[in-house]
Amino acid sequence: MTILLSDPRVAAVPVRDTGDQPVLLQAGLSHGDVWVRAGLAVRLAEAATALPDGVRLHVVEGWRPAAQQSAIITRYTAELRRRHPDAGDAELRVLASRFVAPLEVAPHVAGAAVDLTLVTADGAPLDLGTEVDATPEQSGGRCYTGSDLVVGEAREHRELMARALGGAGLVNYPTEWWHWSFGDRYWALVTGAPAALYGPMVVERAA
Ligand SMILES: C[C@@H](N)C(=O)N[C@H](C)C(=O)O
Repeated sequence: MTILLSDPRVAAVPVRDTGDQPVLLQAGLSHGDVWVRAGLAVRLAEAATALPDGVRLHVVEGWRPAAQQSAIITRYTAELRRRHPDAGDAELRVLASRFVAPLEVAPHVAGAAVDLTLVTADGAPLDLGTEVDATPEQSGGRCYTGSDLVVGEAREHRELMARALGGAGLVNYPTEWWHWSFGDRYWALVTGAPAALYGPMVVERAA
């Protein structure tokens, strides 16, 4: 059964931050500045080597400031409130967590998660079944990693991605095929680690 990020078991995982520093991902993995914890960067580099020739990882987003996480929560929760006018706050929090993590457990805010897809050697996107960041509503549920509606090449690409990233020690969030993490509370719960390795972090950006 899918464990959502709003599940109290996620917040109950202790954090023993290793102090692992934020690093910029190497240019071959992303465009623009993408910050992640060093331990995640190493594992992404390892996953990249497990892909066949002509297929590359393309990281769209890594570390995210807390204010940005809050803004996404506010925006998506407002949309859900319009769609489900009778839902209470607790129900909306659970529904929202299919697409965005509650702030207190947010893996991106810890520099412990990436949103990523697969591209060809030339950078052309491969079919993964939906756009990165398609909500459950926008995608008709196809954003769920295991969706039965995603077949053929898109299914094969999701499986390829899972072998490479899972083999390097990352875990997927099952409601978003593009979201993979290492060292956060969700990762610890799913892998059985006694504690998360990474709590929230701040990146001092160069001017
Ligand atoms: C908003 C979406 N791109 C995302 O990052 N979702 C995950 C679950 C998160 O908020 O950590």
